[in-house]
Parts: sequence; structure tokens; C-alpha cells
Amino acid sequence: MAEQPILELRGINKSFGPVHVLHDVDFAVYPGQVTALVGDNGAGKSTLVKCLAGIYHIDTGQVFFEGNEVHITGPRDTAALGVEIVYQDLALADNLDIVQNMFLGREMKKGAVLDEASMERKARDTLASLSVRTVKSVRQLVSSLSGGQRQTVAIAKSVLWNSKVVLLDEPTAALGVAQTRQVLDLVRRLADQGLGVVLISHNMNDVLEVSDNVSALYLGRLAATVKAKDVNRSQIVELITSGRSGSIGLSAAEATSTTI
Ligand SMILES: Nc1ncnc2c1ncn2[C@@H]1O[C@H](COP(=O)(O)OP(=O)(O)OP(=O)(O)O)[C@@H](O)[C@H]1O
Repeated sequence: MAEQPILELRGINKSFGPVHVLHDVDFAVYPGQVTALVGDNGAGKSTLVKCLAGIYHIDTGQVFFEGNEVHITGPRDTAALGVEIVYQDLALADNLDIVQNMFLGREMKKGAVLDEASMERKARDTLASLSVRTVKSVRQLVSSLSGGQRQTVAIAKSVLWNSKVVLLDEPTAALGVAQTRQVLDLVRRLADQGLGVVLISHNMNDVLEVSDNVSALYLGRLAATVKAKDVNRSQIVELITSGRSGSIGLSAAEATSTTI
């Protein structure tokens, strides 16, 4: 692939005491592309994301952002790079409206008072730029939103601050068919706007539908990174469950080095 990754992890190792969870993991995110991060329960997806988020300290390995090595010592470092993470539990406050949620902790002010008009306009513009039309009013309480609308607001919040990379942890878990459709469309639009998008998902249909690349973790090791268009559902399942990519016709190492 000619294009440079916007974010690249190289040789990441992470242990919790005697438990070695991540083994020399390489992972790359490209601008304008969706990269799925897949793996069975316990494969190490959340640990990798938390290392990137600055929640866990990386034992060894390197992180590069826009080609330069960076050192992530805490969540602020990740946010300062323009890397946002939307966790599965969403962390939206039910008792606040959409604008208040989107600006929570980063409120715009005019002098000493909140600049409600500007925040409202920016919230509306951001939703419009993502072609989100399902939300009636940005002054709606989040408690009144459907699961899909909540996910949409959480994703829109993550791109408010000129983010360059967005990681989405199971964004379609627990959503119905129509809501899943809306969220997958939104995931694709983020990439089409030039962001590097990481999709963590157990749903292989979702993965194959919106992803450009698929990185599979198996027992804390990168089994392979493949082009989504080159694989089918059962081949990804094979990577996830056995760590091998035999039916793709490449060894895991070859798949990693030759297809991305
Ligand atoms: N704080 C911790 N202390 C010890 N072991 C941990 C810790 N966090 C995770 N692990 C172990 O690391 C391994 C990877 O867990 P992780 O949560 O990263 O997997 P995952 O791929 O995100 O799984 P899931 O799909 O179930 O969320 C598991 O074996 C888990 O028990």
C-alpha cells in the first residue's frame, strides 16, 4: 500500500503481572479507511485499545502518529493527537441533552458564561456534516434517544474536535437492523471524510460491509492483516479461531506484509 498509516503501532507488548497479554502486535490505521480489529473474547482487542488510549502503559513497542514516534503517557496525550475512542458503554449522560453531552468537559464559553448558541450551532453542524438526520432536536435529552441515535451522538461527539482517528468499540452491539444500518453508514462516512477509523466488532457481516482492512488478533498475537475485499466471512472466522489464514492462501506473516 502506497499510503502511509496515520497511526501505527509496532511490536506492542503488554503484560499484567505474569500474564503476557499482547505479544509483538503491529497494527496500522490509514486515513480514509476503516480498519476492523477482530478477535475472539480475550484475544487482546480491549487491551490494545486501552494501551493506545493511555489507560494502560505499554511495556515495549512503538507508536507512530503521522510518521513521528509519539509517547502516550495518559488519555490526554491520545486526545491531543486527535485520536478519539468511543467505548461500547457510550458514557453519555442520560439527564443531559445532546449539546450538553457533546460538549461535556469541553464547554465553549463567552467570558465566564457558557456559549450555548455556539455550542448548539456546532453540534447541529457536526451532525449535519455526518448526514445524521434521525435526531429531531439537539436539545433533546439523551434519555429520549434510541440506541442507534445514542451511538450516533457518541460518534458525532468524537469528531467534534477535528479528530483524525476514531476507534469504535462494538458500535452496533445491541442495535436492531435499521439502527445498525444507520451506524454502519455513519462509520463509512467518517472514513470517506478522511478520518482513520478503527472498528472493533464481533459481527463479521458488519466488518465485511464497511471495512477496507481487517486485523485479526489471536491469543494476543496479530494473526494477520488482510484486505477485506480479499476475504470472506469464513476466512476471517478461521483467522479468529485458529490464528491461521491457510484458506486465504497466505501464511499469516505473508498476509500481513503483502496485502496492506
Ligand atoms: N487488568 C488485567 N489483568 C490481568 N489480565 C487481564 C487484564 N485485562 C485483560 N486481561 C487479560 O488479557 C486478555 C485479553 O483481554 P481483552 O479484554 O483485551 O480481550 P478482548 O479481545 O477485548 O476480549 P472481548 O472481546 O471479550 O472484549 C484476557 O485473557 C484477559 O483475561
